[in-house]
Amino acid sequence: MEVRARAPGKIILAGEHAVVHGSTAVAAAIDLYTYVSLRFPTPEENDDALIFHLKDLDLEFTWPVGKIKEVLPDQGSHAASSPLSCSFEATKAIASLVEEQNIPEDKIGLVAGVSAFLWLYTSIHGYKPAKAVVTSELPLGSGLGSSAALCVALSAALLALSDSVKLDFSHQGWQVFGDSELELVNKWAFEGEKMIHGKPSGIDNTVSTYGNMIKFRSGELTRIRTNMPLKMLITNTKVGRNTKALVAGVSERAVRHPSAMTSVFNAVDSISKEVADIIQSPVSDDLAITEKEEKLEELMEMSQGLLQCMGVSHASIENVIRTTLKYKLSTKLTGAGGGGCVLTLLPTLLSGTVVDKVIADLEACGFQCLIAGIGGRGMEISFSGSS
Ligand SMILES: Nc1ncnc2c1ncn2[C@@H]1O[C@H](COP(=O)(O)OP(=O)(O)O)[C@@H](O)[C@H]1O
Ligand SMILES: C[C@@](O)(CCOP(=O)(O)O)CC(=O)O
Ligand SMILES: [Mg+2]
Repeated sequence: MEVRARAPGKIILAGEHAVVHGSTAVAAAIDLYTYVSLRFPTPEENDDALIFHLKDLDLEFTWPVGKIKEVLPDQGSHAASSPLSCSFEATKAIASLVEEQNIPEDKIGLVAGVSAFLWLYTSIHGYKPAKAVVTSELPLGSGLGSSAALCVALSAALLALSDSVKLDFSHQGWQVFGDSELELVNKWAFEGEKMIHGKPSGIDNTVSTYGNMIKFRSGELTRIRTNMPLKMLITNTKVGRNTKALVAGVSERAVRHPSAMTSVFNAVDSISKEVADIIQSPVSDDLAITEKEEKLEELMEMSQGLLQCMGVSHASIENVIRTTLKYKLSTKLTGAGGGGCVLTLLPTLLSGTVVDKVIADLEACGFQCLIAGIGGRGMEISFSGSS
């Protein structure tokens, strides 16, 4: 029996970073996914290893289960139904297991993802041999939530083959978990995100688990229902960055300037609430849509200004802003910033010719553009093969 799980990436329309400090944020799932296949060896295969295969990167990591047991002796008896944080000792033990894999220096960012895998796997399945294969349509470390998509897809696949979840194995195609299972996936994924981000807000794993568009504050989500067509151009500056370091940088700034940063976070909170209200209110005609788009554009500009106050913009992001402004289009960074991806609102009445020109200008700067579907499906699983 093999299970396949998929979980989407996301864009943050308003509130990144401030959401870590208790402000409201608005995020939407996008139709780009990370896939995880999980299979236990049959008795005939007589395999006693845990294998983590990153197919797109052509990297495979293998640990004999005996070695994992020796280094992480307390992982055999945990209940999959109660998500647990990785202790200091376990973090050190996992670091030693990852270190022995000699991950190449130019792919050192993967250490965090591999560590999250080891924690989630051993917490849910102990020392059982297995093979997990990962593929992704998302650029890694670019602000589109690849870390959360990985943690959600991993948690979903692991739980699907555990005793904690009851599923219909005969169902053909993708199926959705029930509410309590989704909640469990989301909680485990949050534990994985903690290993990658240090101090995540939980917005990325939540929107990846549940899909759609959400308003999120202090761990609470509210689903946003909308009939407003919302089209965003996503530009990847291709400047690499690391969410953990950027989140830590904002927290350090908040320690240095507590009063000023509290005002910044409060302003972001107001902007996110307004963004959610605009998107949710019903639209009647083109005029109403244009008015809403103009308001959203202004709020995106204000968001970007506040993200700059937090110290997470970048010369490449400013370059995209300048380029799109030539066409009177508004742009803000999305995710942790410092490079990565930015969003440009494409108004409904904007002609296709202009969109093509903007994209050509941006691509001439070496950036990569894409238009993804927004507000779609959350995490899903499918089964194949016989047990
Ligand atoms: N498909 C994947 N395979 C392995 N690791 C991954 C994968 N997707 C994400 N990661 C991990 O997450 C990290 C990127 O997360 P992060 O810096 O939060 O950026 P983002 O979530 O915006 O892509 C990678 O460096 C890696 O450790
Ligand atoms: C900066 C932050 O708000 C979003 C990070 O998103 P990403 O990892 O850059 O895709 C952090 C968080 O909310 O956990
Ligand atoms: Mg991330």
